[in-house]
Amino acid sequence: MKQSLNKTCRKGHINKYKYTMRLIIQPNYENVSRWAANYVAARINEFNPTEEKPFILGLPTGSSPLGMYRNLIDLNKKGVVSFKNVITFNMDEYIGLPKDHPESYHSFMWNNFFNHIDIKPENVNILNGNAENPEEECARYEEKIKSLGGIDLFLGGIGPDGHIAFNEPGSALTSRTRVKTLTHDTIIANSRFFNNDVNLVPKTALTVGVGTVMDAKSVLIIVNGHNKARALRHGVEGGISQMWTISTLQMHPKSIIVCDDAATDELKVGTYKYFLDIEKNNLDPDSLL
Ligand SMILES: N[C@@H]1[C@@H](O)[C@H](O)[C@@H](COP(=O)(O)O)O[C@@H]1O
Repeated sequence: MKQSLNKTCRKGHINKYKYTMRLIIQPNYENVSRWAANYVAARINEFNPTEEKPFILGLPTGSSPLGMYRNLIDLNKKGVVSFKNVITFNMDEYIGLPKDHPESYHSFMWNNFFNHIDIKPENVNILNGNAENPEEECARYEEKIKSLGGIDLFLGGIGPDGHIAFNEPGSALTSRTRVKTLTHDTIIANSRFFNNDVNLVPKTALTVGVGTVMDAKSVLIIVNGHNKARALRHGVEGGISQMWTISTLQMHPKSIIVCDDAATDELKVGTYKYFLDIEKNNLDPDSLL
C-alpha cells in the first residue's frame, strides 16, 4: 500500500493546470470512468489525509458517475486509495422521498459506493430531504462544509439541460444550498428510475448551489453520451450563462470536464482537435496513478 501511495504522490503534474478549464476527451465511457477514478485517487493520495486533516470530497448521483464509483471501489480494495480520512458531501437529495426508498440518493450512495469502501459512516453527509425545516437543513449543510475548510474536490455530472447538481436553468450562478423545483425536462429524464412514471418523481429537491460548487478548490465533471452533447457545447464553447449552469466552470480556477467521444458530437471540429492536442500527453488514465 505504502509503495503505491508514494508512486501516486510522485506525480506533480496536476498543479500546472491552475486557471485552465481542462476538457479530457476519452474514447468511451469505460475510459472516462477509469480516468475519473484515477484522478480522484491521485488527488486524495497527493493530499495525504489524516484524521486531523481530512480530504473533503463532494459527490454526485446519477448514471454518469457509476463507472467511476466501480473503479474507485476496485482501487480501494487493491489498497491504492483509502477513504478512512475522507469526508463526503453529496450534491443533492429529493424532497419527501423516504431515506430508504430505492431511488433516494441516500440509497443510491450506500448501494453503489459507501457500502463497498472503507469510509466511516459518520464521515458521510447527505442532505436530509425529509427535514422539518428544509431551509435550516440547507444552512446547516453550508455551515458544516465551511467549518471543515471547504470542499477539496467536487465531483459531478450534468443533466441534458446542462444543470449541475439540481441547479436547473435560471439558477443564480451565485446560488447556495437551497430548495429547488425541478423542471419538467428533468422530471421526464429522471422518470426512467421511477417506472417511467413522471407522477412518481418528486417535484422538488434540496441541492447545493452553483456558488457552493464554485467554492470548491477543484471540480471534476463527468459528461458522457450523445444526449449530453448540446450541454457540453454550451458549457465549453458558449458564454457563461444561468441557462446552462455547467458553463460557470469557465470561471473556476481548477476545473476539469472528462467526456466520452459521443458527448463531443456538437463541438466544433477545431475545439475538439484543440483539446485532444493539448491533452495528448495525458490521455492514458493509468498515467495518473
Ligand atoms: N441531480 C442529478 C444530477 O446531479 C445529475 O448530474 C443528473 C444527470 O444524471 P445522469 O448521470 O443519470 O444522466 O441527474 C440528476 O438531475
